[in-house]
Order: sequence, then structure tokens, then C-alpha cells
Amino acid sequence: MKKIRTYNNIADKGLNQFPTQTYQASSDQQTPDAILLRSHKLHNETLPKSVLAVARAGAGVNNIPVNDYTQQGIVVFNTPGANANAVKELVMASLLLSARGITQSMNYVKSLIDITDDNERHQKVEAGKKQFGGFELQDKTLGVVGLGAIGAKVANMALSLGMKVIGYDPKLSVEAAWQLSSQVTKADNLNSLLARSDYVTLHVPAVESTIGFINQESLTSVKEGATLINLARGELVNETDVIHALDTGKLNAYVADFPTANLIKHDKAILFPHLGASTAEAEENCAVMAANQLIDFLENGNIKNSVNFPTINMERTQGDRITFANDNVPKVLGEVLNLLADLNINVIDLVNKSRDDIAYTILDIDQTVTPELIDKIAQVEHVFHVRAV
Ligand SMILES: NC(=O)c1ccc[n+]([C@@H]2O[C@H](COP(=O)([O-])OP(=O)(O)OC[C@H]3O[C@@H](n4cnc5c(N)ncnc54)[C@H](O)[C@@H]3O)[C@@H](O)[C@H]2O)c1
Ligand SMILES: O=C(O)CC[C@@H](O)C(=O)O
Repeated sequence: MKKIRTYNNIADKGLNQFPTQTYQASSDQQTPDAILLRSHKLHNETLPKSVLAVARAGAGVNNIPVNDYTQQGIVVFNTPGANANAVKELVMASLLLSARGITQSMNYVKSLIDITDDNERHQKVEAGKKQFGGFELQDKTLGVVGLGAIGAKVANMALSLGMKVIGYDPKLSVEAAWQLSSQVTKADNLNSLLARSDYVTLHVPAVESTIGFINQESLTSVKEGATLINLARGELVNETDVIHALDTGKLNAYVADFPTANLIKHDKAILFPHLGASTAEAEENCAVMAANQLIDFLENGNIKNSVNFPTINMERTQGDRITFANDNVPKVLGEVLNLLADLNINVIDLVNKSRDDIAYTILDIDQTVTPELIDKIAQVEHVFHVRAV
């Protein structure tokens, strides 16, 4: 029986991917083979030694100490693109909420609750609406920072709203570039995008180079009265500097998915409770993708959509399977193959892939894998994880 420890609310459709005859998936598993989670922070937790993999049902993995896990041979997965449409639609709402004073005007209407006279209400409605006059999005410029799964969808959506779109992504993958309309103008750097955009939306991961990258310095480039939308991660902005920009009018509004005490107090902050991926569809997409990636890894050793291990796949045909991970240095695979040859074990099939400092191998052999054989491979220099699959 394989065991999956869950954190957060994982969609049933995802949990149902685990066959009940062979898997137990619940929040109280003490010796799990894998972890399935959403935003729960793992930084201050010690994982049981039994854990082989951690799957994030979502995009961002900044709640997971990926580097530590890599050293322990724990494979970390995410679910690229599975919630991108949900976030894109909340960006569309963010644009409209900030352009049209929608929340403030709705609050105004609610304040008329005690008026019973239809004429009086009508007069208040007509007189009050001038406070909430807004702007149209058409012909305005949206700057999209990060053109991955979400950013590309946002850029294309904004074009269909009649906006001009500028994008900035110095690490744009070929796959992501294919998703992007040719009408998106490329900015050479962040400041050039900020200087030309009426609305700026952030769609980058929270990593060393992006944490706090919206700060006093970058905000000086921002167009006077622009709106900043941040449904990516709170850590991307220096909160004090953003609040100062709101106070001085440099920023017209800050729309964010990450409320803090200071932002909640601010009239120009429009805040959601980390709602970007909270649609039934996105939650199911993420949970199903994460569960299936875990199943394929636990049952076959295959790796798809990992953020720390190479992508690797070998179909199962015959024989017993071993997988091992090692430091990406010469001769390790050769030594393992020599060891097998010395034991008169024939290799039926083999795939070896590497990523940065890690190499990972799937081997099918013509004999039963014994604990002794696993021990012998584990003793080969630079091998740090071996498993009979
Ligand atoms: N609010 C939510 O619920 C929610 C939901 C999904 C994702 N997110 C956040 O959004 C982020 C992006 O998600 P995604 O699915 O588009 O990820 P993605 O990996 O598909 O795209 C991220 C893009 O950012 C680019 N990038 C990296 N550093 C950059 C930099 N310094 N400047 C410009 N571009 C840079 C990458 O090249 C990549 O194309 C996630 O990491 C996560 O933090 C939030
Ligand atoms: O699980 C969620 O609700 C949020 C997920 C989101 O932050 C992500 O990075 O994909």
C-alpha cells in the first residue's frame, strides 16, 4: 500500500486518481511515500525519511525548501499551466475593478440600504455616480512581467480587450513564446516596460532575482497614475515602497492577492484572499495533474514536471526496475553497470538524464531486485538515492 500525506484542501477528483486498493491518501499519514499539497509551508517541517516526492498542486513552489529536498533525493513536482486560466480571469477582473471603481460604487449602493423612497434613491444613485467615473481599458497599455503560462494568457486576453500589450521576460522558454501573440511588444528591460504601461501585472515566481524587485527604485520608472496588479506573490513588492507610491499618486491602485495589515488599511489597495487559483476547474486540474505525476513516479520512476529533477520516461515492458539519483559527475553510470555485469545481471533497458547537478537513471534488469543489490548500488560513490520500483 502506498501512502500520500495531503495538506490543504485537495480537490476530490485529484484524490480519486489514487486507486483505493493500492493507495491511502489523507492528512494523517505518518510514513508517507509522498506529499501532496497546495500553499502549506514546508520550510519549518522535518519530513519523515519515507518521503520520496512532494507534489505542489499549483505553480509556485516557494512554500517548499526545494534545494534541501534535492540534496535528500526528494523529487519536487508542480503543475505548470493547470491554474493559468483561473488567474488570467482574475487579472481581467482586477483590470476592471481598478478602472471603474466597482467595489467603491457597490459599497455606495449598499449605503443606500435604508432609503425606502424610490425617487430619493434614484436621485442619490444619479448624483452619487460621478464619484466613481472610470476609464476604459481599450487603447490603454498593459505591461506583463513574466510571459509564462499565466502571463501569455493574460497578454493575449488584454489584446482581445483592445489594449496594447508590452511583455518582459528575460528567460522566456520557446514553448511559452509559441503561446504568445505576435502583437505583444517586447520590452528590453523592466524599467522600459514600467515607463510605458498604464497597468502592470506581475506573473513571475518569487525567487532571489524577483523578491522585492518592485521597489522604490523600479517604481520611479512607473508611469504617473498607473495601476499595479500582483496576483503572483506578495514578496515580489517592497510593501513600504508600494504604499508610498499609492500615497503620492504615483500608483493609482494596487490590486493584490496577498493582503497584509498595512495594505488592508489602504483605500487604494484592492485585495483578494489568495483567490487566483480558487476555481473548481483550476483546483481539479492541479490536483489531477499532481496526483498522476506522483503515481507515475511512485509506480514507474518516471518524472514529469519536476522543478528539481530531469524529465525522464521509460515505458514498462519486462524485467524489474531500479531507479537511482547521483551527483552529475562522470563514470557513475559506468560503475553501476559494471557492478551489475559483475553480478551477471543483464540490463534490458536504460534511460539516463541530467539536470544541473543531478543525474537520474531508470534501469530495467532481467532479475529480481533484491535489498542487497539496492545496497550495493547505494554504495557506489556519488549515488545518493536508489529505489526498487
Ligand atoms: N494567486 C494565485 O493563486 C497564483 C496561481 C498561480 C500562480 N501564481 C504565481 O504566479 C507565478 C507564475 O505562474 P506561471 O504559471 O505563469 O509560471 P511559469 O513558470 O509558467 O511562468 C513564469 C515566467 O516568469 C518568467 N520570469 C522569471 N523570472 C523573471 C524576471 N525576473 N522577469 C520577468 N520574467 C521572469 C519565466 O521565464 C517564466 O516565463 C507562480 O510562480 C506563482 O507564484 C499565483
Ligand atoms: O492553491 C492555491 O490556492 C494557490 C496556488 C497558487 O498560489 C500557485 O502558485 O499555483
